[in-house]
Amino acid sequence: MIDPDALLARQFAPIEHSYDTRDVILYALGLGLGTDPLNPAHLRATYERAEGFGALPAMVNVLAYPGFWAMEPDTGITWQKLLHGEQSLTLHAPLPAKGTLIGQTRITGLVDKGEGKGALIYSERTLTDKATGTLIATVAGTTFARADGGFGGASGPTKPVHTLPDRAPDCHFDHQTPEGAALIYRLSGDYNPLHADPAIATQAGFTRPILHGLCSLGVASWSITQALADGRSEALTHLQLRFTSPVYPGETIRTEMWQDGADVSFRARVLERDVVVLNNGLARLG
Ligand SMILES: CCCCCCC[C@@H](O)CC(=O)SCCNC(=O)CCNC(=O)[C@H](O)C(C)(C)COP(=O)(O)OP(=O)(O)OC[C@H]1O[C@@H](n2cnc3c(N)ncnc32)[C@H](O)[C@@H]1OP(=O)(O)O
Repeated sequence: MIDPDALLARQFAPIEHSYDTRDVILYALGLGLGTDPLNPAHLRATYERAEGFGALPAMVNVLAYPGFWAMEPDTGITWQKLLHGEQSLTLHAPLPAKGTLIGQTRITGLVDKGEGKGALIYSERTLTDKATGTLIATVAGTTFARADGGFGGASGPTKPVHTLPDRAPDCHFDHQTPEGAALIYRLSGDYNPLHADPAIATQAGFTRPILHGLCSLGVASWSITQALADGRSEALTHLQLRFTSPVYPGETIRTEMWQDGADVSFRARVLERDVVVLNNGLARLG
């Protein structure tokens, strides 16, 4: 059972994370970039000598990340039943292609949806460049703890979600994820067994391991900059979304977009099952 006071007060030691070109490429490979090695857009993210090579902004999700801390028994969290519910990232400065970042994580809120309905755990992480002290990014997430409702906490406030425009999407971009995407993506630092272990996936109620939500987010981020920023992935300065349904590795993610100036509303569906997997998306291009 969650102890709300203890969880809200949980201390996370600052994490120092040094990364380089190899990590940047591994992250991109985890999104399924590099499966089309003659495509310059894939090379831009996976080959350090390609023109325009750099870290994809959504990589902030895996940098100076505290790991799957929910598995630690003192959290009271039923980690097998966790799903990623929402995520946002804001780039305050460009993400360097290599460097050392300091990550500081904190729990920012808890919502009790009630017994049998689950709980929401809100967290936030700041990423600061160790060498310059520059704040690079703020990353925030909502974890949907499906088995942990009913701990006696408040049922709100919840974060407002972005409403998509009431018109057909202006454009879309398709990207097929590789069957082994989750096994590669996890090497960037998200080792939740749900994405690799068939037995754990079954316990969680799935037929097989599902893709990391943050991998799908990375695909959508890249797709938006492919469709609307001439492939300049570094144009992305903000992104927020809700994860509405799981993605299985190997599925094709279609990102549907509406552009209003620098703001891009978006959602994504899996073509093979015609299910919306990411919704209420808002991205900003600089
Ligand atoms: C703590 C350590 C950090 C760990 C982070 C996670 C680590 C990762 O490795 C884990 C992952 O990557 S999991 C993969 C990515 N995520 C997913 O696949 C989840 C997809 N979403 C779902 O399955 C459902 O939306 C589901 C199940 C989330 C909700 O579906 P339903 O229960 O059917 O919800 P619904 O009846 O539609 O709504 C009930 C109330 O919940 C709110 N809500 C719905 N979806 C939400 C979401 N995605 N995030 C936050 N809130 C959400 C609704 O608004 C509704 O609220 P209210 O009761 O106030 O009306």
